[in-house]
Amino acid sequence: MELLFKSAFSVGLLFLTSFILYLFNRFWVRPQRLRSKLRTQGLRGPSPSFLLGNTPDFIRFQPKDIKALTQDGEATHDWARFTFPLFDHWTKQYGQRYNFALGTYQVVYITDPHLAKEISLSTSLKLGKPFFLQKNSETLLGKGILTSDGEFWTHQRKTIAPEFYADKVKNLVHIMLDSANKLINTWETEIEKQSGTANIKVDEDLQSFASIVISETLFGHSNSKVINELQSRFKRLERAMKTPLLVHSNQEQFREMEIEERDTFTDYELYYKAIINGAKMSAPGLAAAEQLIVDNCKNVYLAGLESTANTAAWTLMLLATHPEWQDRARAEFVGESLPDATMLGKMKVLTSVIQESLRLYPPGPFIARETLEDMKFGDLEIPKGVGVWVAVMPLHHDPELWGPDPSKFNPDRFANGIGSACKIPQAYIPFGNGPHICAGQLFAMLEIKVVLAIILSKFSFSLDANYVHSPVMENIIRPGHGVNLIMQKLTK
Ligand code: HEM
Repeated sequence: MELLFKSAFSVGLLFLTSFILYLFNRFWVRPQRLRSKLRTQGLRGPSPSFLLGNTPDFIRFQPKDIKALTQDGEATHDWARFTFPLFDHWTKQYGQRYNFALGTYQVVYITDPHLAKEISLSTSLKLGKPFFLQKNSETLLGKGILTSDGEFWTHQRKTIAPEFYADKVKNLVHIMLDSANKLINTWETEIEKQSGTANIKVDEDLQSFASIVISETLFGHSNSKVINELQSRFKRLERAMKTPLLVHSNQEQFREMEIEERDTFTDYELYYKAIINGAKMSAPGLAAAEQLIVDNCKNVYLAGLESTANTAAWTLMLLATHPEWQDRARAEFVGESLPDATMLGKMKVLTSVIQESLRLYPPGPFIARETLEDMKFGDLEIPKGVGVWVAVMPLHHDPELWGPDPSKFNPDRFANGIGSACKIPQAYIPFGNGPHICAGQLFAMLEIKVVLAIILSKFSFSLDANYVHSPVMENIIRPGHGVNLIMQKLTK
C-alpha cells in the first residue's frame, strides 16, 4: 500500500514538475528566446511586463478624444496617429521596425517600405494568418478563405478567386446598377419630400446597397429573410466580440445560430457554384463540406459588404468637401448613358479619386501575418511563431514615398497609375499584398465606381455642417459618427 502511495506520489510529482517546466518554457523561456533573436538583429522595442507583455501600455494609451479630428475647419486625413497613438509613439522612439509583445506573443511591427515590399513579394505558405486572429474570428467566420492557411486555404482560393476575375465581374454590373438605382430612387423621393434639399445619412444607405449587391451575386437574390437575419447576426456577433466574456457566455446561442445558418444555406441554390466546388475539394465528407459552404458564404459576404460600403462613404465625404473634384469626376460622364464595365474602366478621374480615398481611409489598418517557420525578409530573420504586422496608414503617409503633402487629398497623384504615385508601389496596400491579396478587388472597384457614377450624375452634395470627423476602428475603419450629406438634384 505504502509502495503504491509512493509510486502515485512520484508520478504526480513528475507530472507537476513537467507541467511547471512546460509553463516556464511556454511563458518565459520561449518569448525571451524569440525576443533576443529579434533584438540581436538590432530590432528595438518597449520592455514587456511579465506575462502581460505590452498589453498594459495599450490600456494606458487609449485613443484620445477624437470626436472632432479637424484642423483649420477641415477633416484631418492623418488620423491614424490619434486612433492608434501608441504605435505612433513607439515609431517615434524605435523607428520603422520594432518588436512588442501582446501577452507572451511577440510581434514585429513594420512601417519600413523596403521591408513591406520584401514581405509582399513572399509567396511562401509559411507566412500565414495569425493564430490568435483565426481563433478570435472563428465564432463569426468559421474556417473559410479569410481565416485559413496552407493547402486548405490554397484549394479555396483557387476555386473562389477566379469567380472575381475581370471577365466574370463585368457581367455583374447589372446587379450593381439595379441596386444603385434603388438607392437613388429613395434619395430622390426624400429630396422631393423635403422641397429640393435633403440631409441624408449616406453610410447606412450604402451598407444596404452593398448588401444587396453581394447577396444577389452570391445567392441570386437579396430579399430573403436569411440575408436580413445574417446581417443582424453579424451585428450582434461583432458587438459581442468586443467583449470577450460575452462571447464565452453566449457560446450556446452562437451554436444554435450556426445550426440554423447551416440549414438555411444548404437549402439554397447558391449562385456561386465556386463556393460549393471549393468546399467539395477541400473538406472531407458531407458534413465538413456543408460547414465550409456556410463558412465561405459568411466570409465572402462579410468581405464584400463592409469595406466596399465604407470606402464609398469615405469617398463621398471627400468629394463633398472638395467640390472641384466632384465637378471633375462628374464631367467624365456628362451625356453618357448608364455606365458599363468598359466605360467605367475609362473613367480615370473617378478611379484616381477612389484610389486616393483608399490611400487616406484604407478599411484595414494592418496586414497581419504569422511566421509558421523561421523566415527571412531582406536582412531580417524572423523566427517561427512571431506576428508580422505591416502598418498600412504610416506607409500610405510616408513623405519619402508620396512627396511632401501625404496628408492632402490629391487624386492627381494617381493620374498616371500607382507606379508613378508611390515610389515603392508595394507600399500602397489598401487591398493587402502577397498571395492573400483581396480576391474581390476588381469587383469592389467596379461596384464603388457604379454607385459613385450614378450618384454624381444625379446629385450635387455638400457635407452636413454637423458632421463630426472621427475615424474609429470597429473591425474596419469607419466614420464614427456617420456621414450625412446635404443633397440636391442636379438640374439638367
Ligand atoms: C474597397 C473594398 C475592399 C477592400 C479595401 C478590401 C481589402 C481586403 C484586404 C486588405 C484583404 C486582406 C488581404 C491580406 O490579408 O493580405 C482582403 C481579403 C479578401 N477580400 Fe477584400 N476588400 C474589399 C472588397 C472585397 C469584395 C467586394 C470581395 C468579394 C466580393 C472581397 C473578397 C475578399 C476575399 C475573399 C479575401 C480573402 C483573400 C485570401 O485570403 O485569399 N473583398 N480584402
